[in-house]
Amino acid sequence: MNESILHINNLSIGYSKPICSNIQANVKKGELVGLTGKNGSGKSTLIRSLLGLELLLSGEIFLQGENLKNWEVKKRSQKIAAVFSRLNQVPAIPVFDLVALGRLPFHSNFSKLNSNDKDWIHHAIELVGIVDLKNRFANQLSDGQLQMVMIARALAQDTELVLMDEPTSHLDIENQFKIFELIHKLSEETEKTFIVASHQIELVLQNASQIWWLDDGEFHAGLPEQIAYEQQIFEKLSQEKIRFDYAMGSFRFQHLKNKKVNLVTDGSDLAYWVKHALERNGFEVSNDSALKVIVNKGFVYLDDFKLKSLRSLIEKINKNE
Ligand SMILES: Nc1ncnc2c1ncn2[C@@H]1O[C@H](COP(=O)(O)OP(=O)(O)OP(=O)(O)O)[C@@H](O)[C@H]1O
Repeated sequence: MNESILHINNLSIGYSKPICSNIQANVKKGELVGLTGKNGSGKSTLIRSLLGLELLLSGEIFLQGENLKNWEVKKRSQKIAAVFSRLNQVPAIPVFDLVALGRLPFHSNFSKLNSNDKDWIHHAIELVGIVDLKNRFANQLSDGQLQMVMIARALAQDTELVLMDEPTSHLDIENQFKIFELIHKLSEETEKTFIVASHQIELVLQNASQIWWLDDGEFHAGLPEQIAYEQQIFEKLSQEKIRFDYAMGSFRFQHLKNKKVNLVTDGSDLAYWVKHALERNGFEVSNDSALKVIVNKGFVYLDDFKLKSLRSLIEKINKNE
């Protein structure tokens, strides 16, 4: 994974005025780049600029050492595939045919799908795990199912570079993880390079080899942990009432906590949910409270009183407090 595939030199992107300038980046073959930033920071504009769909305000983009501005549309589509989150109307064609559109850049005539094309289409359908959808009509799929089909179409295109703009936005948690796992695996095993714009910051940080963070017109690139730490990503994404909890590893609402309780936990799943219920009801979990809740072997106690349910815990503890 040492060969450079993409080089961006002093790029400025935007419309009548720049949204982000001084973009300087280098991507090696087989990397998974996570592109993230707040709403309106310019992620889609950058993806569209890389695809040649927006004029560059200044700077250059080199793919495999060649300046993209010299490439015709056909060559671009043989080298770069894209998946977008905005699902427009799709035609009433079978899923297989929609995935087959990924092979179009390699043919002047769509009827000439050869066995290599068909292999790629089947392979992409299997990789994404949508074999059961292959004979369904694309216009009759759910948004999530259609999103998986569009990812398969991009993989069928078999390009060196795949750009994805919020590819998991319509997917349930299982499929969100599945897609990130898949692109992570493909980037490692096939040396395809992925640039994935996403708001799913934890998934991005866990899977990307490099982060591009767009922040208030500035571009930062680097190792996920380094960018998260140095650019204080979680602090910048936090707000007054929503903060990142480093112990929990997720963003949490900051409910007003004006009461304290001492929670003695056994570290079980139940203990997690008891803490959740207490915090949601305005309790701060603290050792210096005389009010003691104990979780032990699947049961919850208020001091030595065994409770029937979490509801009875909340009712009783509110009375005791
Ligand atoms: N065609 C356009 N013409 C003019 N301005 C545009 C155009 N498309 C987007 N913008 C503006 O450019 C800025 C960046 O938009 P962009 O869609 O790239 O952000 P984003 O980071 O992808 O946002 P989100 O996370 O909400 O999808 C926004 O202020 C947006 O209003």
